[in-house]
Amino acid sequence: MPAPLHARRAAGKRAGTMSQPLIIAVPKGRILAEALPLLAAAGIQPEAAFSDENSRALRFATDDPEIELIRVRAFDVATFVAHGAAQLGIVGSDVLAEFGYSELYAPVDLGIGHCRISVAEPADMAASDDPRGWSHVRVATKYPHITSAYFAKRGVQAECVKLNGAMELAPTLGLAPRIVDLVSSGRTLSENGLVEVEVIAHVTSRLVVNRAAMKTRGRVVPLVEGIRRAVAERAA
Ligand SMILES: Nc1ncnc2c1ncn2[C@@H]1O[C@H](COP(=O)(O)OP(=O)(O)OP(=O)(O)O)[C@@H](O)[C@H]1O
Ligand SMILES: O=P(O)(O)OC[C@H]1O[C@H](OP(=O)(O)OP(=O)(O)O)[C@H](O)[C@@H]1O
Repeated sequence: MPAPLHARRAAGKRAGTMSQPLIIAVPKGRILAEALPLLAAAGIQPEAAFSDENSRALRFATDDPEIELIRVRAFDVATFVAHGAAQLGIVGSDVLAEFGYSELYAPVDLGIGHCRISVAEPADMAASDDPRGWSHVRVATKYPHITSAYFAKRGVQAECVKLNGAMELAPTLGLAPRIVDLVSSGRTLSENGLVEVEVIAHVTSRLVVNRAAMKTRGRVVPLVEGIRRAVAERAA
């Protein structure tokens, strides 16, 4: 088994043989399984430890000595790349819209992680509710910025209760009568007695790049083009 990456990097640094790698931030959750074949098609194959469920490492070598992967929470991918801690990343357009980082450039729609961000409420409430009559709403959500901006555009004041998951519990427990959350099959909503009343935006995952790194790191543009080609070839 090879030595852990941090030990190899330290040895390379001492010997003066290791340059600064390009770092790609990938999300831990559901997008990962769809993203890995795209990275592989673009020639980026992580070391075995990346798929080892027992590994607690967060930073991994790939078969390209100049490229490493870090595995972080979906919401943190945007932050790592925007601050230049990673040069590229894979992230949902929901996260991009929530943060609105100007340092991020999103050149490729990867066509994975399809879902939508929607307003939902209890089915019995929806039966007699008219969204056109709303002037103030209280909403439980992981997306307070998207929610406030969406309602502000319609002249509706949104009071957001920030949660990090299980938004669907909020209406029945009296935390907020409505939620804004991601919907894909609709199963989570229906199993919790909720219905989708408005779609705010459709979501897919994007390749994101730190704007400064795009100009200063020579490998970034060819990498972006390699991933763009992998997406086009998969679609063909
Ligand atoms: N049901 C879904 N169907 C398709 N894509 C989804 C779905 N839910 C989330 N996504 C996409 O996957 C991204 C990551 O979601 P995921 O549920 O894996 O992480 P999370 O639970 O939000 O993250 P964490 O566990 O780090 O808080 C979202 O930002 C969105 O772009
Ligand atoms: O319409 P569906 O296909 O049921 O998918 C929607 C669910 O998927 C996401 O949650 P996730 O499973 O990622 O769990 P989370 O609450 O930890 O984010 C989202 O927050 C919904 O709860």
